[in-house]
Amino acid sequence: MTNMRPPNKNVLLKVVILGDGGVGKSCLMNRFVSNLYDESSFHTIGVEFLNKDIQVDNERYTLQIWDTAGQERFKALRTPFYRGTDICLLSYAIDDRESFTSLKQWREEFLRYADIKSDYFPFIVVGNKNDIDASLRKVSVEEVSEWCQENHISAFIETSAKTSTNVYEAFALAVRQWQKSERTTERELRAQGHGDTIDLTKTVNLNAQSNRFCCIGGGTSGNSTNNFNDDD
Ligand SMILES: Nc1nc2c(ncn2[C@@H]2O[C@H](COP(=O)(O)OP(=O)(O)OP(=O)(O)O)[C@@H](O)[C@H]2O)c(=O)[nH]1
Repeated sequence: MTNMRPPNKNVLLKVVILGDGGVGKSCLMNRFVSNLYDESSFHTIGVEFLNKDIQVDNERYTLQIWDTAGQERFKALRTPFYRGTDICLLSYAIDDRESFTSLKQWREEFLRYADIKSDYFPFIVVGNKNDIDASLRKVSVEEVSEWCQENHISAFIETSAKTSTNVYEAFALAVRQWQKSERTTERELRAQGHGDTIDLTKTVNLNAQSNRFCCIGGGTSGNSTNNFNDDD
């Protein structure tokens, strides 16, 4: 738990980025970590990870970001790395409808191989390539918001690794989702009468997570923000 961490130490969070091949996962990671963008980025084989420090709400975090191979043929190489994940980014490209419909499989694959039972794991949905011309858009903000709500995912953001739009914000939003799920867990523990002591023989019910939804989408080249009942 965060309050047991030694002072001046960053909270280390494992972040996994999933999504179809070509949606821009590597570009998002490289833009966030190194502020670089490679138009001719190659397909990832297996997984790669990079660390990046970030400060969110006066708390310092080290994000260990795992970029995975989206192509189906690399499934066996990526799934062993899902365990121990704190936050999962489900990504698609806004000009690729199939990559949006694949989110369901990505979510299922992650829950299965990370061995997570709760419906309320901190996922965030990231719609990349929002720099493209409006005429090329194949997925609307409204339908993604609806899908997120149906799947108990309370955060969605559109990004562009190319123009660096909302990339930092996506990772900060991911950390906030993790913070919310931590607070829920702590509330649950207190409600079960554990106080500061954790009984490791009992399970914790995470299903009391609020239905709050935060959506940062907007027009194709725009950067508008919609917040629905976000409590931060
Ligand atoms: N227009 C636009 N193109 C992008 C953006 N991000 C990535 N791309 C393009 O998409 C290509 C694929 O990006 P990658 O980051 O390699 O995609 P990936 O999701 O990591 O693909 P896999 O490694 O196969 O899973 C890049 O070579 C870029 O040309 C973006 O924000 N906007």
